[in-house]
Amino acid sequence: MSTTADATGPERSAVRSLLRLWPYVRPVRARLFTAAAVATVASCLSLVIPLVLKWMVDGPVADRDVGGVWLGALYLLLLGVVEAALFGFRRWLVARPLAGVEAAMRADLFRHLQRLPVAFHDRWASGQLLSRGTTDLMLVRLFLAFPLTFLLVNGVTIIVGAGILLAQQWTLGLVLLAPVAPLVFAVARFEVRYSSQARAAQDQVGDLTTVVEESVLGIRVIKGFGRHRSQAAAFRALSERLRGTELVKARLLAGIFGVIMTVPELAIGAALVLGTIQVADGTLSAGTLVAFLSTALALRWPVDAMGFLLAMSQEAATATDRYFDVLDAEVEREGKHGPGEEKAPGGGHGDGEEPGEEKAPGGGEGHGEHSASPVRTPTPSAAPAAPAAPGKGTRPAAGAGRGLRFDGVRFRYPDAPEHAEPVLKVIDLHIRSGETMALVGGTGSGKTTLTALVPRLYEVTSGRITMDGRDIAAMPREELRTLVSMAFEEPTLFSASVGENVRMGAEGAGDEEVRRALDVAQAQFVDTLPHGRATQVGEQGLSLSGGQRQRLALARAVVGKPRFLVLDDPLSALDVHTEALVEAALRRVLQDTTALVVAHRPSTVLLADRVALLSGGRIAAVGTHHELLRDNAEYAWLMSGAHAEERDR
Ligand SMILES: Nc1ncnc2c1ncn2[C@@H]1O[C@H](COP(=O)(O)OP(=O)(O)OP(=O)(O)O)[C@@H](O)[C@H]1O
Repeated sequence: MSTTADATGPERSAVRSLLRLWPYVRPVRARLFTAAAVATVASCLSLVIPLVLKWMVDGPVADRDVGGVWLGALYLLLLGVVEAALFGFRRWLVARPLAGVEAAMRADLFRHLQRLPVAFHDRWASGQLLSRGTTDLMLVRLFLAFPLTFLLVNGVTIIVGAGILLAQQWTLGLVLLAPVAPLVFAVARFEVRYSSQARAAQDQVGDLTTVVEESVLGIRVIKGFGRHRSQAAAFRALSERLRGTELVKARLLAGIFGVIMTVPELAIGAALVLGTIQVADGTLSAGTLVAFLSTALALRWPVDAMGFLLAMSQEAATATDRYFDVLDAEVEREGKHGPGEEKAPGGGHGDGEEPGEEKAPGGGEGHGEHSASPVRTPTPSAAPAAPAAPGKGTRPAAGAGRGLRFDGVRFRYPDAPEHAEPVLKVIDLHIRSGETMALVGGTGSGKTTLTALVPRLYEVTSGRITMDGRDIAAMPREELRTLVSMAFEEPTLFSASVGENVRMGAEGAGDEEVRRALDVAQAQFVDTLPHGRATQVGEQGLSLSGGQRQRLALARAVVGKPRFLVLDDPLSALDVHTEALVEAALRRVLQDTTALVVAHRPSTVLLADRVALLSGGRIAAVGTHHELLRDNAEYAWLMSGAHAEERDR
């Protein structure tokens, strides 16, 4: 999974990247500006000290005036105390608001991640996202707290200091300022090289985080297969790579520090020699030379610090780029189809059917409600159907025109190669209102993909899906997802109590609803847990068995009594007996629910009203289990033990 965007091209500008932080900084700008002003005053105060020294040397020291020397010392002490107090005040000003900026950015990132489409999460490694929300945001906060202020403060201090130096003795001043040009050149070169290394290091931290996360989540597999050595080797290789990058960064930093510290030092040496000659010649007072050199030394820290301030700024710029890589990704859009989604030639199927429009029962759809043969291979314009199934099939005919419909649905994964066949070529299927339809197909035939289209986890490439006549692409997602509930084969539980996990399926569900949902899912085991429904289930529900987790996930799906229920083989870990109980309870409680259930086992299929066979990206046949078993060779093979054995193998 490649998630390491290269943001180090020649057009990349650290300043432009950092300017993107402005919306977050804006609310605290007053404090930041005040802090910068306070720090500038404090820093410039240090430049007054050499002037006091000059006054002392040329005045009280030369006149042997002890009282004057004490007075000078008192001035120096006062200046030092005020400088320290001002720097302390600056820190107090920025600490709290910057923690707020970091928290706001983190909250935005999390909110955005929740709204990004599943296709985005398919592409991005979780460690890369995690490192953006932690390390990168910390780097941004450090930049706002330190380099942002001190690049300004030190810049002003250096300019004021240079002015003082030139005013005191302009020839010596020019000697000191001579290194500016080579320093600027060296710093510019450093910036370019350091920024690419900083980006590489931060991306590598993301890769490392991914490995750690996968190793923790997959600890059972790693231990079970004795893969801890290879996993450790993979980790070592990545951390070696990161170490290498950090060493390159350290070398670059050492280089720039060397230049920044040595060149001004040489200039100060030259100025000292020249100044001493001038004092000896009598063209310069000793006090002026002392003041000149003290000013030059006072400017050393602001100049020396430029190296790491620029390095920190580069790291913050790459952290900002990485943050906005995610924030710029387009979130799920409401309304009709996103960009790049091809529409069906001729406007797709079911044209002319407006949202909300109901079809007459069995009317005009060619569903074959009265067809002699229930097992039919559908044409793109005619959804297959079968005679009313036993059990729930005796429901009122009104359900036949409503329910869940797939009309000419075609789907290709957004990140699939151009030439790849779409996973779903033409899906035409009508699940009548209140009906349970089992979806059967070979491994990799696209069953999970088909179910994911119903709650719009992915957008159809073309064609349309309607619920009770309403095109789901035109429905607000929030509304759609209150109508549809899902349960997956791989049940995900969150670090919360059993009750809270179930309640995630329906906001505001009461105890009674939770109890009923647990009953439907045959999750009576909850009563035997140490704290019943209040029992905390660990991360991913690791403390429960697979079947127990599946049942809680199912309870979560049914707690809100959804109009539409999509179950992606959610009972695979249950024994046949429990599965039958669950299905029977589902039928009883969810009388009005229209359900699409991915099934692999005859036991699951038998409990559905009808079965749809997915093959070659199309619905190849629809009918009852027995009808398909009799009339469709592929279905018979799929349901046979031979297929199960092959699958297991
Ligand atoms: N996120 C994805 N991006 C690209 N291709 C995918 C993605 N998820 C699945 N596929 C591909 O889509 C095809 C259908 O996968 P899907 O999971 O829908 O099959 P399935 O019928 O549910 O299989 P199974 O019965 O084994 O669960 C497979 O070829 C798979 O490789």
